[in-house]
Amino acid sequence: MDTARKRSTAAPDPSDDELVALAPAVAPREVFHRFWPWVRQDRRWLLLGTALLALGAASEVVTVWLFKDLIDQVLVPRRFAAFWEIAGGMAAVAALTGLLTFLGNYTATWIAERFMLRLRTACVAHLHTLPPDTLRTRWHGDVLARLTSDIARIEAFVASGVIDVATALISLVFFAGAAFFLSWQLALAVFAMSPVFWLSARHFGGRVQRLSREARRRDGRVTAVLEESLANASVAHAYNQQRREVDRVRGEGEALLRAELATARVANLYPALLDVAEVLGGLVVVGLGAFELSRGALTVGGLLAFAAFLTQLFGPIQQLSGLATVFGAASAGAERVIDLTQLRSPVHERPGAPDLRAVRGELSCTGVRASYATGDGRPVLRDVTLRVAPGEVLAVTGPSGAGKSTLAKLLVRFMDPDAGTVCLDGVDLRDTTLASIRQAVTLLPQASQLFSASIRDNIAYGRPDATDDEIVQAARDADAHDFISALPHGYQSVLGENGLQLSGGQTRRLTIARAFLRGTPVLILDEPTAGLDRAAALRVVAPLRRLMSGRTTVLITHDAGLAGQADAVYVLGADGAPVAGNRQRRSTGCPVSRGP
Ligand SMILES: Nc1ncnc2c1ncn2[C@@H]1O[C@H](COP(=O)(O)OP(=O)(O)OP(=O)(O)O)[C@@H](O)[C@H]1O
Repeated sequence: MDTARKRSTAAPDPSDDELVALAPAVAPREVFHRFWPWVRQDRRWLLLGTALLALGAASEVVTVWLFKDLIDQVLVPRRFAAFWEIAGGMAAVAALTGLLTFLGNYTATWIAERFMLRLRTACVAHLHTLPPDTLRTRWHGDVLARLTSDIARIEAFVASGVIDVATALISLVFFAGAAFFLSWQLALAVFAMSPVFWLSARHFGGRVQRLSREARRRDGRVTAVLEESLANASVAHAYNQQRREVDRVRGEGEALLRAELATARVANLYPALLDVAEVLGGLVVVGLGAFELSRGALTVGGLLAFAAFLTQLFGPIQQLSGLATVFGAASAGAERVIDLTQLRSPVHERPGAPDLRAVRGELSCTGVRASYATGDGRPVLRDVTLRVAPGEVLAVTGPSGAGKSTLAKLLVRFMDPDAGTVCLDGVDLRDTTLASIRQAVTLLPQASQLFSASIRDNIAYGRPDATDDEIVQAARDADAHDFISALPHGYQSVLGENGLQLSGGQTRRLTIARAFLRGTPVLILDEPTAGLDRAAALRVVAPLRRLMSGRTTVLITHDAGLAGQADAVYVLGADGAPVAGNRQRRSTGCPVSRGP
């Protein structure tokens, strides 16, 4: 079955507005709770980063204090003699502040990057526990957006966010303490305004969260459409639809632009209002400060230092209230990452299940019925009973949609039957480990999948420890050695590099070499000649015959010539049931008990 058709059954139609759905809302506290474990192991570094930045803030207080002395002891009395000492002190403290801030910011970046690395790796590890059909329930492009930009937004919340909050709070204490020390009356007047900041931060934070959810969803749609558009570029060219593809990407981009601008309007309005508040606060200080000056309660330097502390105070206040918008965006991103981590495999390994040992390769299905949870609920396969003796080749044929690829998925346990059993050497696949099934069975899927790596590494993918001689032998067995040797860099040629592309037939022979190298006793070949022209298909027949020789093989094919090479043929009807006339292949379930 081709990938595009599979997508249409598993994922929504691209024109559907639900192309990338909104993930369910998650409260910020829940987000923090869920993602803190990835920060926890760096909590000492978190403390260090916060301490460095807090010390940087403390030394800024000292700088302002020295600035006050400069005014009161040098400028106002016009006494130049005191200049050098104070100026020297200010320069030294400025250098120290710079060093502390640099180290603090570097530590914060280090923690942030490690967090993203760990979380992304954990997500990818989880995604790799899912069978391909489950992965296909989300658009690849959207998954990429979740693994990159959404994870970055979570980071800004749970890792950098923690340092920012702690540093801002500590700085607030330092600057506010210094302001109170200079003039508590003036400080009280200014701090009376703080509830206004708090309430408006809450108001703006909530709105930003709502808008960010939409922006995150739109971001996912752009990446999904981009990925699909580039992956299907050849269809677009062949059907002269390049313009439509560009319009599609632009359309999604414009929707993202609108969503981002709506978020930015609210997110940036708040700091703008804060700037106005800052000026108003400054005017209050000057007004009240002039009064304090007139009654001798404050010096000119003291007043200017107070104003400077106030300016410094606005930094952490802006940072703290800006965090409301960071929280909003992070919470929207977190919802989408949590959604990924909640995808569950329909296939479960029984705890304590033993490995398969010394597999002979007897495959059997007994009374198998299978359906897809994502489908219409009707069975795709019914009453499938078959047996393939060790070393035997069974061809499975039937019309398109009969369930042949579904049978292949059952045989490698990408899914389980709703009824009946699938056994290898008499052991129900549900009673052994997934790793040992995959160790014994090689699936050659319909679409040949190669990596952007050297030809050598592509062949050795299933056995990275293989020697060069073994790799060359596998390529020879697959009739691939000659074309590989003719490439300028031979086995070291990197696919995709300098535009290196292989033909469909060459690609197929490379994947056959990969299967040769694995040398498993059981093979599932899903349409191994599909998509090849007659000449290319003929070229893979001989290597395929060599590959199947002595191995239990289920050969799914529409190719009558290829099916003719099998020891037996099993025909599925359009309704997913075996057609009458199949030679009776008796199977009696899974006689080897591996139950608990
Ligand atoms: N992941 C899925 N979710 C829902 N339905 C699916 C899924 N995969 C396949 N189907 C449906 O199951 C049925 C059998 O599909 P399957 O791919 O097994 O057929 P096939 O015989 O291999 O077809 P072809 O010869 O065209 O490759 C089809 O109706 C298909 O739409």
